[in-house]
Amino acid sequence: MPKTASLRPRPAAPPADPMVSLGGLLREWLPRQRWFAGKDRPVTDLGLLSTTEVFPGCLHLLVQTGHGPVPAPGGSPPAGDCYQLLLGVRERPSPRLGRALIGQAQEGPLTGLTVYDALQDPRSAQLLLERLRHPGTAGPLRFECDPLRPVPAGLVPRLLDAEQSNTSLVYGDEFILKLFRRIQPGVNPDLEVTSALARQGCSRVPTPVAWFRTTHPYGATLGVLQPFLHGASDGWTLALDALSAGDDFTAQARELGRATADVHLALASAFPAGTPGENGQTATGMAERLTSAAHCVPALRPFVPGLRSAFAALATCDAGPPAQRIHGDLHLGQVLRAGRDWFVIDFEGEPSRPLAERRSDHSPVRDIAGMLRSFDYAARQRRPWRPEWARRCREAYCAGYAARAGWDPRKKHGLLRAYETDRAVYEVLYEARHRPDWLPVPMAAIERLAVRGD
Ligand SMILES: Nc1ncnc2c1ncn2[C@@H]1O[C@H](COP(=O)(O)OP(=O)(O)O)[C@@H](O)[C@H]1O
Ligand SMILES: O=P(O)(O)O[C@H]1O[C@H](CO)[C@@H](O[C@H]2O[C@H](CO)[C@@H](O)[C@H](O)[C@H]2O)[C@H](O)[C@H]1O
Repeated sequence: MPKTASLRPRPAAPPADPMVSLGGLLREWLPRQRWFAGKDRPVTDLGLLSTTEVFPGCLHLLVQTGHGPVPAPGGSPPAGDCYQLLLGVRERPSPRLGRALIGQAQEGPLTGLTVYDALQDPRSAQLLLERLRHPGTAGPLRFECDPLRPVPAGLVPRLLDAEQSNTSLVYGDEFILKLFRRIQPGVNPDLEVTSALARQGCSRVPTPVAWFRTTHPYGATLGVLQPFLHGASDGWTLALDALSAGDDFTAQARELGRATADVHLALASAFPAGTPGENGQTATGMAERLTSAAHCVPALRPFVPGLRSAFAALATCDAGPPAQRIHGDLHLGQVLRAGRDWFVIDFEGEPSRPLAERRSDHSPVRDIAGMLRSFDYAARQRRPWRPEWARRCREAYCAGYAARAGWDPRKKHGLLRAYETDRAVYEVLYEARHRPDWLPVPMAAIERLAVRGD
């Protein structure tokens, strides 16, 4: 059992803001985390939105990075990014903390205490599951669960070692807990959508069994526990394996097209249709995103006129399939193959978009375009580049989709081109911020879409 420190105010010390202790440590630590989105901007400001002792020695924090004042209770959310952290605090440093170590507080109420990332500590991960197994509260935190799907006690945790926008813990290879790192007010679609799909009886999506949220300073989903698909492989790994072995991937791509259509059909039933999509308005939004992406990534600038023509053409396309709730960030890493079935995960949408936008209706073509781009990404991981492999996967995926959905994405060329272009622009921005070495992958697509238009 680690030696943890009680975080309740010590009798001799007046209660004080823990950020006095943590600010300096977090300013160093946050930008090094994979899930930290503000890597292109120095952390100039750190504010504490809420702090809760979830169990002795473990602090749950919502911290605000960037500029602007911390809002008053009940006030509207501030500008900038809000992150969820679970920090362990103990009196003595231990070499076993290893990568989890954040540092030793030099001032403020935690002076002298060792601070670490509690999610990397198995004991804290176990206690967190204990909290989730039963409904309850801790300060503003609300723990909820599905009484029909009980979670057993004592499952052994392990931190998932994946390239992630969030942080996930696997418990006994039976459940997986995703803790959202970047928090926005409102229900997270990864909980909202998966719960709604479960109610529809859609078997393509793991059903949430427990979750937790905060009520202060605003309502927001913080984490979701779902069944872990044991032995599953993600589509990205399978596609790269197929490419390395020189194997055909069209049968899997066709099945994936069917799975995408199943999920779209279930989403259309689960959520009442909103206002019909309007291509002109969508095209304007895409053009605006291009302008701001080109502002951030100079390499995009020479291609702007060519890319704009895809959006201009969208405005004159026929309406296409009606807008509905969609996945929002569909790619090969978001699909898992277990046995002979494809499952779809991670309904959060593109992490950098505002939550309201991610929860609104969009054309299902957006998801299709996301997956088509992913075949291109995979084909570009191997030298020589395998454009034929990607082309055959695209065909098969669209054919599978058409067989289930009743309309063929290949017959919506103008829509597909515009959505693929918009996705490639997003990817350029994503790679520039998170993985600059990968930038040439979406840039190759940008060049193709801007110059050749296909
Ligand atoms: N239900 C699940 N069963 C098995 N593995 C899962 C499950 N959900 C997620 N994973 C694994 O966790 C990884 C990250 O999950 P994801 O929801 O995409 O997180 P993020 O939003 O942080 O990228 C996935 O790529 C997959 O390998
Ligand atoms: O973290 P998320 O899975 O929510 O999605 C983000 O990260 C993805 C990369 O991990 C990124 O996907 C891009 O790279 C993939 C290969 O690693 C490729 O299959 C996708 O087609 C490509 O978009 C995704 O865009 C981003 O939102």
